Amino acid sequence: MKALSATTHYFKQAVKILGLNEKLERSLLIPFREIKVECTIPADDGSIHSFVGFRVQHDNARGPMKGGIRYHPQVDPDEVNALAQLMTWKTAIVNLPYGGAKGGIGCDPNKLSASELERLTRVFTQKIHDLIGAHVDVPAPDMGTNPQTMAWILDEYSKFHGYSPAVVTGKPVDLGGSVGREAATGRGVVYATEALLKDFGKHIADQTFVIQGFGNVGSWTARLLCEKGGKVLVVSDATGAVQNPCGIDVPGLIRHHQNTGGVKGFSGCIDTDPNSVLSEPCDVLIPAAIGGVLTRENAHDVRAKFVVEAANHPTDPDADEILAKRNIIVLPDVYANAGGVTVSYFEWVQNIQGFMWEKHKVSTTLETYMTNAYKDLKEVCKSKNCSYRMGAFCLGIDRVARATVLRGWGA
Ligand SMILES: NC(=O)C1=CN([C@@H]2O[C@H](COP(=O)(O)OP(=O)(O)OC[C@H]3O[C@@H](n4cnc5c(N)ncnc54)[C@H](OP(=O)(O)O)[C@@H]3O)[C@@H](O)[C@H]2O)C=CC1
Ligand SMILES: O=C(O)CCC(=O)C(=O)O
Repeated sequence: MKALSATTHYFKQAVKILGLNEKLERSLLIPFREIKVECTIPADDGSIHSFVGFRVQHDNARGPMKGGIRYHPQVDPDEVNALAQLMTWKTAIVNLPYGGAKGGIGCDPNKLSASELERLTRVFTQKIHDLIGAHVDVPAPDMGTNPQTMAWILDEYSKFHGYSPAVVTGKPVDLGGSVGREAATGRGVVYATEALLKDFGKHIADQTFVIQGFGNVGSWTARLLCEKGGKVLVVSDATGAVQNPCGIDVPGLIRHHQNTGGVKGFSGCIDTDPNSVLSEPCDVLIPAAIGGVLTRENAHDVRAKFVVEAANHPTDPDADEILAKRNIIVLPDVYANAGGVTVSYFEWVQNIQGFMWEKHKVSTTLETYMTNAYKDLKEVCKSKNCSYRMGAFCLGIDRVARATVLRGWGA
């Protein structure tokens, strides 16, 4: 199922549980604004290359729209729309004063040089600068982008509007980025996993983990799980997978990844088949890469007790149903990976106040937001007698619906 159909499927199920009327449902679903722009740049060899950039601003009832920018060959309007909608529910679930947005450029960042990526980012920013802003829409990193990308957006935006650090989050700390933002999504995944396991009388230290993806989110999740005594058995990226039944030396794997650009060939592990990662036996399976990886074809093969969605939209609705029937607990993306946008919010607050926080304050405040959201989520699951995914959608949609009705539609 395409990403937007899947997201809308979950949305409609939750709307039914909440009993929202059809007009409100329609208003919540239709994006506020969809932007599609041509981004043509000269490559390093002088040849001309054209890319398409997108920004979908889904909803701003609760505040400025917020969400990452993705550079990946699969970026298309369907996916960006789905991810923007997920951001709206996600920011509401963790109770941030934000709406939702997402952007991206259909390109392979691994095939572009640093100077080509800079030109592409600057051209994209030139095309959308009038439609973003600290109180309008605030981009951040996602797959294939990083603090350097945000620095280029900030610099280009500032040429038109004056120096405005709060226009993007996930910036380098030297430019007003928050300490702890790079680790934040992984750290949030770990707090979410801890809260979930506690409910089942378990602890990270007595669990085994398999992680798909070893970029920002996957590597930080692995590192922090390892620090808490969790045993990471298998890790994969786009080029390979590695395994150690006694537990991977994650800091060593991070060094190997930095040196070689991939996980495979790490001396502390054996190389394994990346296509079988999702069916490796473990307690907790953590997809932390691309979307739509758990489908009706492979959900029967999952051999984990819990799936914690660090990636956005890793689970197709068919797979979700199969996992539920098999009593595999799924902690959904809109809650599990909300640590990134939560620390983005802290960064934005710091930029607006002109007062920077220390690392300890960032981590402890993030933990408070994640555990409070878990409590709210559990309450909804209990009162509506539904899964974590439906509970999360109901929690987020209900908060956005209430803000929408309070603001009204005007004339
Ligand atoms: N960054 C953030 O703050 C947030 C990210 N997310 C979500 O987390 C996920 C990962 O994002 P992030 O870590 O930032 O992205 P990165 O670009 O830093 O890393 C992506 C990782 O996924 C791997 N990958 C790509 N394709 C595949 C594949 N087919 N099979 C296995 N691994 C693959 C990449 O491998 P390789 O390096 O070999 O290409 C890389 O290890 C995305 O779904 C994103 O939307 C969610 C919330 C916030
Ligand atoms: O940090 C942010 O603003 C957005 C992060 C993001 O894109 C996401 O949570 O999927």
